[in-house]
Formats: sequence, structure tokens, C-alpha cells
Amino acid sequence: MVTNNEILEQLQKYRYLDLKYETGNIFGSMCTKPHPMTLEIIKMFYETNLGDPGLFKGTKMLEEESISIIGKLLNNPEAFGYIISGGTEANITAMRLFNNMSKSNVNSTNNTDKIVKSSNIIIPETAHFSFDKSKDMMNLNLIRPPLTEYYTSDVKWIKDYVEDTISKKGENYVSGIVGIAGCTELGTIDNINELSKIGYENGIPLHVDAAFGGFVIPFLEDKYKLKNYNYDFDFKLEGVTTITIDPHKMGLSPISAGGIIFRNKNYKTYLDIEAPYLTETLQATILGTRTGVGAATTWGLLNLLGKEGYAKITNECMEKTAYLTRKLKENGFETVIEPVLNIVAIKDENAKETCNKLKEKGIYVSVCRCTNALRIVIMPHLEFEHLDNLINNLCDVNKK
Ligand SMILES: CC1=C(O)/C(=C\N=C/Cc2ccc(O)cc2)C(COP(=O)(O)O)=CN1
Repeated sequence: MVTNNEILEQLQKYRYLDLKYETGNIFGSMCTKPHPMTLEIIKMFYETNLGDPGLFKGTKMLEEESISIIGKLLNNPEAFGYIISGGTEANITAMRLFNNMSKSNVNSTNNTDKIVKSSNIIIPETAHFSFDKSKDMMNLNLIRPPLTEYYTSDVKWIKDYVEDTISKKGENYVSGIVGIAGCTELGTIDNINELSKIGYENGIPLHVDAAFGGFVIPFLEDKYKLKNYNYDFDFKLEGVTTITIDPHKMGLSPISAGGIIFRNKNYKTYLDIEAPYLTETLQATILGTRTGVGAATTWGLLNLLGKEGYAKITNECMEKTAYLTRKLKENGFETVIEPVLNIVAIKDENAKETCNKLKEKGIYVSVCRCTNALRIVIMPHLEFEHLDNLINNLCDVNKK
């Protein structure tokens, strides 16, 4: 008979093989060491199941209150939504919503010759690959506008495309538009304000993927804002329908804690599925059984840290980002763009090779797909000395 302690000792051997955030060698992650308070919350809520909320009324209240707090942060007191597995599930949910809305709109016009074979979604080149998964799952047709020099979607191209196709193919041709508020590779922010006008004027829903930027942009000090970007991205823009915002990235929640926020509860009807054997009769989330830990840790941190706490974390990361950018330039390196958020992309024609050389030295950076560059995400677990260590090793592998 194996004892608990023997099992735990065996598990320690596996855990020992994992990297640890506190070593300061993880430079490519958009997750970080969760806030220590969340350990206690995990123990309190590890058995909860928001897939059957009638059994866990207290946990369901925590999810609803977390959504309400995040909604107010995003200028929407009517916000509805869920704390779910992550940004991928949140983005797939938004695409599922747009897909169902377009099918419903077509059916409501009873114009069978306009049945949308597959939903046409306008989506940036810089979009996260969770949208490619959505495409596979729902047979979406993804329309990719050209990028500007700032690595944002060309909104004039989008405006012309929408007006041109709608005039030719009918008002339901474009089923949705996606904008990114803090893209994965470079942290750039699309002009959501312009996308919102295009969507609102043409009756097209707009999804904003702020999985990473959602817990950064609202707290950014003005001194870190660049003139070539528009930082408005939330529900104060009337065309914004849904937002992805992940507590388990810059929100410091443990994994899994993603967020999908709807402008209001009316959108739930497009997602509801009969759930006969549950305490709730209609279920809108993609996952059925789902832990309540994400909702509880998110609620705890939203109330513990508040806007001031998140602002402190954000602007400390931005200070370190400015420090790293300055040091890189002093050592002869060039960044792809001036950092928009706490992400630095270092120009490197041999990015993959450099990445592997750093990995041999125990330093984990990532590489960009959109340009030849190394990608560094300055998360709260990185200290100034870790950045100095990165620079020294970069100079070493580049013999600068
Ligand atoms: C703009 C956007 C993202 O940058 C993103 C993930 N990004 C980065 C996920 C990541 C986290 C830790 C790590 O070590 C490596 C990668 C997702 C998906 O979020 P996820 O399902 O929670 O991974 C959506 N949108």
C-alpha cells in the first residue's frame, strides 16, 4: 500500500524538472508566478464545479461579482460573462457567438439564398492562433487585412472592404470583426475606436482580444503611451460586443483563469444549449464541468489588489521594459518597435538560432512569427538583475 507521502515524494521528482519563475530565466511567458494568497483560495475551492452552479451558489456569486468588477473596469456596468479556462476558450466562445448570430440573422431574414455557408470574420494577421482553432472548429472564413508599419490592422482597408462587400453581397456578408488590444508577439494595439465605428455603422459585432492587454492598458501611466497608437479598447466604444481578458496573465491568477465578457446578457441566448440533468437548464459555456478556482482567485485578487495594486504591477513592468530597451540599445541591439506594452521584440535575422543558444545557457526567450525577432515578455517575476543577465548572455551569444 503506497502512502500519501510516498506519492508526494515521487511527484516532487517530476516538479523538480520544471523551470521556476523566480529563477528569472523565463522571458517568453505571458503567465507569471501567481499571487501567494491564491494558494489558500485553491485549497478552499478545489472541489467546486461551476458546470453545475446550483450546487455551488457561493462560487457562482464569485464568478458573477468578478465579471461585474472587470466589467466596470472596462466601462460596462451591464457586463455579463464567465471566468473560463483561458483566452483560447474565450476567443472560441466569441467566434461561436458571431457564427450563431450570423446564422440567426440570415434565418431571421428568411432569405435562404443568403444562407451564410461559413461565417466571414475580419481578423488581424497579428491574431493569436486560438482563432485558427476557431476556424477549424466552425469552418470560419478568416479575412486578413494588411498590417500598418505599426503592426496594427489597416482600418481604412477594413472600412473599404466592409462597405464594398456589403454593397455587393448583402448586409450579412461580414459576420464579425476582431481587434487585438495587446497582440501576443509585439503587444501592439489595433485601432479599436475605428473598428468600433465600422462595426457599429454596419451592424457587425466586434470582438476585442485583450487576453494580455486587458490587465495592462487600463492601468498604464500616460508617460508609457505612444502617440502612434490609440489605447481605447473597451465597452465605452459602442461597437464593442465582446472582450477577452485573462486573469491568469497580468491578472496574477493561477492557471486556469480566462475571461469572456459580453456587453450584456442578451448574447447568452445565442450560446445556450439545453442541459437537462444540471441544476441550470441552459448552459452557454464551451466546457461543461469547470472548476470554480479561477473565479475565486480572480475575485480575491480583484478585491485585494484593486486598481491601485494592478497599476503598481503594470507600471513596474513598464519601467523594467524601458530599462531593458535602453540597455539593449546601449549594447548595439535594435527593437522592432518602441514597446507598446511590457513586450520587447529584438531584431535578429537568426532569431531561432539565438533562441536555441540562449536555451543552452538556461535562458528561455521566444521568437516572433511576424518578423525576424526575439520576443521578451517582461512579466512581474522578472527583476532588473534578470534583465542584466539576459543582456550579458545576448552579448555573449552574439559576441558583441
Ligand atoms: C492575445 C492573446 C494571447 O496572447 C493569448 C495567449 N498568449 C500567450 C500564452 C502563453 C502563456 C504562457 C507561456 O509560457 C506561453 C504562452 C491567447 C490565448 O490565451 P490562453 O488560451 O490562455 O493561452 C489569446 N489572445
